[in-house]
Amino acid sequence: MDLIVDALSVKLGKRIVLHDASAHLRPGRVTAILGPNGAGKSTLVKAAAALVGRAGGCVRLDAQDVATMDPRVRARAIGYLPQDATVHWNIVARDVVALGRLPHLGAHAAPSPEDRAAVDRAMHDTETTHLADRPVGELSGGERARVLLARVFAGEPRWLLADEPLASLDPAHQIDLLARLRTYAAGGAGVAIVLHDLVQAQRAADDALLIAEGRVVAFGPVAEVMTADTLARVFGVRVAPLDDVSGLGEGGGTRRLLVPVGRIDAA
Ligand SMILES: Nc1ncnc2c1ncn2[C@@H]1O[C@H](COP(=O)(O)OP(=O)(O)OP(=O)(O)O)[C@@H](O)[C@H]1O
Repeated sequence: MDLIVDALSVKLGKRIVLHDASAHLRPGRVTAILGPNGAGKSTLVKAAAALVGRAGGCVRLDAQDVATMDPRVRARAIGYLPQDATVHWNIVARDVVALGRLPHLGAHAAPSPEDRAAVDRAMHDTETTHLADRPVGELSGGERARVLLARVFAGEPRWLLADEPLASLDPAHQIDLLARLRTYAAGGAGVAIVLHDLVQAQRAADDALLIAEGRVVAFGPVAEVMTADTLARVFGVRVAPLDDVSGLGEGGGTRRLLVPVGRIDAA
């Protein structure tokens, strides 16, 4: 199931904040959505989850416009993790994760063993099992972020859209999550994540979608899109090469990453 952003424009307040954006995202791959603050990344992801209206164009899952899909069908197809990790009810973590199964339940139906197993799996995969009985209001920011991630994983969506999922995670959990997202994509789902960390994006993503000032400036395989010139143009940063010898490169070899080391105008 491809996720197709087709000439999408979005107006928020009085301003068009996304102009004529197009990209054809494929399942089985991790796409990093990158760009400076205010570029329109969250807006694009929200439009893909049908959470904001649009001024033109559309987002489709194969041939189906996400805006006109049955909401339950859409919720099974698209899992969305917002940037803001607020939970408004002080319920225990396991109940938050179980909310991810709602699109799979029949009206008034109790969770099935399959639903419970999906919740268990999601909590195991996000290392939140030990938090199951804790009220979410008592959790640390990073713990709560992992519980909210577990909620999205529990829904087993065909497309997982996450807005800055690394933001409050410690380095070990960032690495775990990126590995988990890669595994999720390898299982046939689509994964699109908004990231600010250019190095993690190069490590974890297959494709990069670069947005600046509300426009798509580049989209394609990471190595082709995330060049020193493009990063300089889009982010205004100088980069230095770093050889990643962890064996995660093509064929288990070394991979050259570009690390931001300074601002262009401060050279
Ligand atoms: N509700 C709103 N009303 C008006 N303008 C908005 C609204 N929400 C966002 N914007 C504006 O739309 C633009 C794009 O915002 P968006 O949140 O998509 O950016 P972003 O690329 O995700 O940024 P960041 O990296 O800072 O999270 C920004 O200029 C922002 O100020």
